[in-house]
Amino acid sequence: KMLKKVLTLVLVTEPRRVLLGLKKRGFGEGRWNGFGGKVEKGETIVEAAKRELEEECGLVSDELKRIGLLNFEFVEDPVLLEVHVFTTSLYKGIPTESSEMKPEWFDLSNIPFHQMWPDDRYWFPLFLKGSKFTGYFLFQGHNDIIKHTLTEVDTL
Ligand SMILES: Nc1nc(NC2CC2)cc(N2CCOCC2)n1
Repeated sequence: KMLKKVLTLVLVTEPRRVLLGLKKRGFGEGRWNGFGGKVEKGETIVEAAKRELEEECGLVSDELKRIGLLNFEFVEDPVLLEVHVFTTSLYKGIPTESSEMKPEWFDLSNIPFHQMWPDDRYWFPLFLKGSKFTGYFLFQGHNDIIKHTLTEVDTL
């Protein structure tokens, strides 16, 4: 049976900007992304999202809103990644570089898709217009999407 890894992703917004971090090592190294990672035993998914946000860029938020559920598979690897996507515009702290991430604000009209996971081109526009979404992406390697589905939903 397929191994499933549950992961989180948090996108912090201001009226005309989104905070992204440049991943400095590990999975997704060299790509800009929201903040997130693994869900540890004994914590809920939203607790994990809050923890990763603070660990990776020093921001604290108690108002993370669920906006998306994305499933990823790789043809060469029998693991399913289940990524729970959150957003917030209510947070405390100053974005601070960590061992994992170098944070920067991006204007919504200047998202660095060429330096992000390829799936972001598909679902980021839904996130930016305030939709909730579910999606599935089948990757070959880390750059090529062989198949995908993406649906806007009223409830996650
Ligand atoms: N934006 C984005 N796209 C992803 N695509 C899948 C790898 C092919 C994964 C991912 N994250 C996974 C790791 O935890 C943070 C979010 N974040």
